[in-house]
Parts: sequence; structure tokens; C-alpha cells
Amino acid sequence: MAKLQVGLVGWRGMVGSVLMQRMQAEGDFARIESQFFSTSNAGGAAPDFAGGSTLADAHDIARLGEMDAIVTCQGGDYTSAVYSQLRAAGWAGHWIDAASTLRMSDEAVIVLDPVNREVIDARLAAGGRTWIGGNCTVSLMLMALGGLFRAGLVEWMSAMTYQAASGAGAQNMRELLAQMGALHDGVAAELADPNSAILDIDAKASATMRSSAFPAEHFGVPLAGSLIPWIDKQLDNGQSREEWKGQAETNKILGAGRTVPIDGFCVRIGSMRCHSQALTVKLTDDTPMSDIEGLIREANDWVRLIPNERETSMRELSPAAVSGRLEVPVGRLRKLNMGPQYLGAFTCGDQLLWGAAEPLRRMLNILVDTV
Ligand SMILES: NC(=O)C1=CN([C@@H]2O[C@H](COP(=O)(O)OP(=O)(O)OC[C@H]3O[C@@H](n4cnc5c(N)ncnc54)[C@H](OP(=O)(O)O)[C@@H]3O)[C@@H](O)[C@H]2O)C=CC1
Ligand SMILES: N[C@@H](CC(=O)OP(=O)(O)O)C(=O)O
Repeated sequence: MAKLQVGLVGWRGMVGSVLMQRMQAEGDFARIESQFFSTSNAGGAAPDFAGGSTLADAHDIARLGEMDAIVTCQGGDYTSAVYSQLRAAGWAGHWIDAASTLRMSDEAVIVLDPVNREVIDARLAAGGRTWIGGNCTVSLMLMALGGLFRAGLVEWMSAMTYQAASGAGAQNMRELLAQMGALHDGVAAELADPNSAILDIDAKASATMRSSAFPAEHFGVPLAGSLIPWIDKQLDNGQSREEWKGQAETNKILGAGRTVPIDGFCVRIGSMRCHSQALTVKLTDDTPMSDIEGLIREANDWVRLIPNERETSMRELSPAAVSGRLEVPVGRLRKLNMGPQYLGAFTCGDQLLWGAAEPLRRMLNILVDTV
């Protein structure tokens, strides 16, 4: 059988680079015929790892239209510029996209196959052609607690997030490190002197952070040594758009009849590429902890239950431990003081893997296996 012709757009960006790493690691390129596209270097050389050849123009609708599937990590502006033109030209191929632009449209499924494979399969059987990766925070939360949702145990949930710089883009990751460096540079002499006063060091660090010379072009404000209590756009109801996605995308991914209320606050913190979340779950009944742990543990191959103990939690449930790994640890599990139906949990995951690239390459492989 002929291999799928797959167009890859946005492959050298941050999400795209992680996707390329994962596709190489899993041998995905051997299963497809790949054609690389570029918005900036058409005619240039395609990357060696996929056998070379020439980059095609990512705005050439006729060339894109020759693909059986297009995988794009190029961003929402590109999706807005190209997707409807391609469909209007009669293209019936599969569109797999990291950007949020099409997520809530009726024709699109938000893909996270360890959680919603049935939803994907049903839409495939019905002729679905548009597959969009979910918001990173939502996908990571569902990889951690999908077992409770699947069992119908979640009456409502509140998610308080601690989101990494990578979610804002590559330049923001660089700026976070530049901010850390500037903070250190500002007090290096005092730090080298064990007798210097801590309050003097603190005052100097605060002054550095507030100075107009502090590098904050991308975040707009200090993140290192501070935090940012707003992610994405402001909505009329007082939520940030990132907070809005929690309920909207979770329920769409699950494809259930009932809407599970979800709300909370999304906060940017100074981690590099792992998003963490403190979750409060109102359970539908007083389910015993052993059942809860079993449901979470057995939900998929990547969730890892961390016992609610100090040493293990500190060592294994943090961005430093999880960065670059596909495992999604979840721990701090305990019933809360509010009553036996209230469960607390804490989870941490790499937002460039399960939060962005991994669901896309897995969707491509589902297509390779089924169409
Ligand atoms: N950042 C994240 O955590 C997540 C992002 N997404 C979505 O994924 C999409 C892409 O995001 P992201 O990967 O952060 O975007 P990037 O800005 O890293 O990359 C996007 C494109 O910018 C172009 N580009 C220009 N200069 C450079 C350069 N020096 N190095 C690399 N690429 C360059 C490339 O296009 P070309 O090669 O054509 O010039 C590249 O494909 C967005 O829609 C975003 O919403 C989804 C989930 C998480
Ligand atoms: N908004 C996320 C990253 C992201 O790109 O999300 P989305 O794919 O929903 O736009 C963050 O800042 O951490």
C-alpha cells in the first residue's frame, strides 16, 4: 500500500522541533512520505533526518493540496491564512494542527488519544478530517486525571496552574534565563561575601527587577523572582482565555453529554518547559482513596502515581524532575478538609511533549494505521 504523503509545516519552531525529535525517536518518518514546507525559505534544503529534498512554499495551496495529510506547528496566523483556502479549493486531506484557531470549530476534534481515542475513532469513521492538539494545560491535566473523568467521578474541578515560560514561546524561555542572570549579576558581589546582609541583597534584587534596564521585552514584566497572574487574552467575564480553555476544551475532548464545570487561575511561573497544576476535585461520591488511586494509575501508560510523602513528592513531582520526559506524575492525593467528596491532587508535565507535540504525532500514526 502507498505511504501517506505528509506535508510538515512549522517543523523548525519550538513545538515543531520537539515534534521532529519525537518522530525521529519513534521511527515515524519510515512510515510516511514527507514533504517539508517553509514560510520563509521555499527552495532551500529540507532537513537531512527525513531524507533531504527541497522545501516547498507553505503558502502554495496547489502544492499543499497534493498532500494526504498536513501537520502544522506554524501557529494560528498560518492556520487562519491557509486552512479555509485549502478546503475551499476542495482539499479533503487530514489537517493536524498545534494551534488553537480551529479547536472549538464543529469540524475539529481535539486529539489526545490516550484519553479520547473513542471520540477520534468515531469521527474518523464519520469522515472527519480536522485534528487539533489541545491546550497544554488541559491535555496534561487529562493525562493525569483522565481515569476519574472516564469513571464519571468528577462533579466539578478547580485547577490552579503554575505554567512554564515555554508556553509563551522560545523568546520567552530565553528572556526568563536573561532575567535570572540579571538578578544574579545585580547581587554577585554581595553573594560572594558571606557576611553581607540578606535584606541588602533582597533590596538590591528588587531594585534590579523594577529597573527599566531589566530584560522584559517579551513578558512585559519580571518573571524571574516573581510571577505573572494572567495568561493569554482578557475575556469580558473576568477570566483569562487560558482559564476559559479549561472547561471548554476538557469537555470537548471528553465528548460527554454533561458539561463538567471547571475553573481556576492560570499563573506563569519561572519554570522552563513544565506546567504544574494544583487540582481540587469535587467527587460525585465518597469514593475510597484506594479506588481513586487505581482509576488514575490504570488510565494510561504515561500517568505515574506519586505517593503522598514529602521526600518522594519533592524529588519526583517537580519541573526539574519531569522536564524532557513523557511520564506525567500526579501526587499529593488526599481528601481535603471540606469533606470526603473533596479530593486534592498535584500534577506536573512537560508542556512541549504531551502538552503539544506528542498528541500530533500519535494522531498522524492513527491515520497511517487506519486510512
Ligand atoms: N509554545 C507552546 O507551548 C505551544 C504552542 N502551541 C502552538 O504551536 C504553534 C507554534 O508555536 P511555537 O513552536 O512556539 O512557535 P515558534 O515561533 O517557535 O515557531 C513558529 C515558526 O516561526 C518561524 N521562525 C522564524 N524564525 C525562527 C527561528 N529563528 N527559529 C525557528 N523558527 C523560526 C518558523 O517558520 P518557517 O520555518 O516557516 O520560517 C517556525 O515554524 C502556535 O500556534 C502555538 O500556539 C501549541 C501548544 C503549546
Ligand atoms: N497558552 C499556553 C501555550 C499555548 O500555546 O496554548 P494554546 O495552544 O492553547 O494557545 C501557555 O501560555 O502556557
